[in-house]
Amino acid sequence: MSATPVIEVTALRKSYGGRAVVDGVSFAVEEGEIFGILGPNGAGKTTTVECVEGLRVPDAGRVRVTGLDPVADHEQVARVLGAQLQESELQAKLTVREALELYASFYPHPADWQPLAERLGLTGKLTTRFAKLSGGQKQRLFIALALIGNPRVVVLDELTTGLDPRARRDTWQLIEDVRASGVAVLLVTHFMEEAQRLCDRIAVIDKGRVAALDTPEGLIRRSAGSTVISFTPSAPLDDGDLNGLPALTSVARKDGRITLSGTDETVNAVLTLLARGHITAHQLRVSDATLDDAFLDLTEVTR
Ligand SMILES: Nc1ncnc2c1ncn2[C@@H]1O[C@H](COP(=O)(O)OP(=O)(O)OP(=O)(O)O)[C@@H](O)[C@H]1O
Repeated sequence: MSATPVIEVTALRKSYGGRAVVDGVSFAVEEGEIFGILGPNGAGKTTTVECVEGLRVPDAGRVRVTGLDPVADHEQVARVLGAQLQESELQAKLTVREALELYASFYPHPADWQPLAERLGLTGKLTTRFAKLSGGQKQRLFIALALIGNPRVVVLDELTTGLDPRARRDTWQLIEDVRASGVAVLLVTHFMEEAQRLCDRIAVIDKGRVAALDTPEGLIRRSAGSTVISFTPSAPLDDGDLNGLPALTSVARKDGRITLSGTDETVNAVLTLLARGHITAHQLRVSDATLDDAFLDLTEVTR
């Protein structure tokens, strides 16, 4: 990791009509990492990344992209930061080849678009008009256009929304390839599985503030329990015994079934408890907590 982060956001604030939608957000994206921004609808994610892209002017705080101010140094920032286009920004009649050539012409030192198109599986689509591309092909073209200026960092906002599971997985692979080529990625997403699989670190944003910033594993460890065990006991189990289990974070009973969350220590202790009482655990299931559990813990679900 380099000493200077590729993106540095410090105490960022932005209000609309007197309402703070970004309220003191700070984070840094290091060279070569995939950094995720995760949060419920309206949390302020897009506003934050638009400030990074220089599309919005912050009310307060500091944003730097490779040490440059995205508003004051907009042109220089545009050369190091690749942003994903919105669908409406590309003309329906433009072919893939024309789009690649046009966007390459915007940069002083663009990437060679042919190998880029090949890497993104677009070679067979060069003469196809934008409007005729599938959702997955459009997304691949957007990634190509974001990379065409040879950026040091790309910002991808909800890139896989609307894609089928296979196209989504293909896109994940592409994003991993982008990182492997040394480009940092700032990824805004709603998908927990996507964030868990791709991101090196994640900032969970809720109501304009950073609720947590950690690796996916770190976020999961912070959530209610990192392991969940559920079973239907062959004989009644005492509440007192269950509540005394080590590292227990929650107990739920439903239709004779017991679900406990805690750590591996909790699991071992409950198995010992069952063995000691000669109780059989029917349909025993042990699973790791996921980023979903952590997300629900970290953000307010009622809004
Ligand atoms: N130009 C604007 N004028 C007024 N309010 C705005 C403007 N842009 C965004 N907002 C409001 O600011 C809040 C944050 O919006 P933002 O798009 O940053 O959230 P988000 O986390 O990206 O949400 P989503 O996941 O739904 O895309 C929302 O309540 C939104 O309605």
